[in-house]
Amino acid sequence: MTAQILDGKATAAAIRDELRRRVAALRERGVAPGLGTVLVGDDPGSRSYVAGKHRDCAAVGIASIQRELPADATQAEVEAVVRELNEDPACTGYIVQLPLPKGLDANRVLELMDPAKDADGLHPTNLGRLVLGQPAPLPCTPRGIVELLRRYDVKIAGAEVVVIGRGVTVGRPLGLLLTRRSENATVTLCHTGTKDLARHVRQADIVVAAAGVPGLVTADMVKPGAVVLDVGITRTEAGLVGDVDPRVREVAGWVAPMPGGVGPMTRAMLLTNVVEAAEAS
Ligand SMILES: Nc1nc(=O)c2c([nH]1)NC[C@@H]1CN(c3ccc(C(=O)N[C@@H](CCC(=O)O)C(=O)O)cc3)C=[N+]21
Repeated sequence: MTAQILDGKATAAAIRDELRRRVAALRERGVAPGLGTVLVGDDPGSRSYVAGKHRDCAAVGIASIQRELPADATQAEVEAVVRELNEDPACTGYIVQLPLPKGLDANRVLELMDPAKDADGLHPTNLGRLVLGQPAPLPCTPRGIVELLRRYDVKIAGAEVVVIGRGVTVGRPLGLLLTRRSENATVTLCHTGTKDLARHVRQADIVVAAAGVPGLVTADMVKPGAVVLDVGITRTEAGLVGDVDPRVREVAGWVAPMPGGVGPMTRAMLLTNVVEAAEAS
């Protein structure tokens, strides 16, 4: 038996169709959602992600506002762009593409954003609201993971979930999201200091690999029938490589592949955050 696929690409396309209708309804009310992006430097990966976000916006009728700064931009220059987007009424939500080039303080930049325009859910106020269980835009990748599981009717309540990685964009907020009363999962957050990763993964009904270590999760570690989501992306000469070894498909019940799994869902949730913020305005 080989695992069934959690098709993030198809699911994201369905979500974009729903959003297209909601954006049309907003326009009827005279509300025009606009997504801003701030790209600093010329990392090819970051550039292609940002280009993808603008393509998605065009597909659902959200206006795009692109700001680009050179890799040697100063902290003050980046902050000036953030202040400008905070004030711009055409920009209803925006993101600062991470990571920022060395020497720039991303936390200070995030803190300067208007939390109401934080399309990524990464502003400290919004992460604080997530901790407190208050309404806030949710971080896109964790939200995309929960949405993908829901749309495939994968049972989250009561599940033993192992999250590998404690980063601020994925692992850390995903643990918070999945342990909310509405999700009711039991979460083990593993990281580079975890003594015996395999022992934890073997117990898991759902495994989320977000460590950025190619092939970290191998077939022998996975409980037969478990749900495995690959969130890792490493660029190699051979192309993009995920955190999940391909042979995991021979034991897992469901797999979210990379590419075509969580990545497209992340982008769909960014659009969703922008549309929801505009609907609330
Ligand atoms: N402020 C900020 N917000 C982010 O959401 C953010 C960020 N910074 N920095 C970088 C990471 C990475 N990320 C991805 C989004 C989509 C795909 C995606 O769509 N991947 C496709 C193809 C992979 C590819 O071609 O690169 C797939 O998995 O099928 C991947 C990665 C968002 N990030």
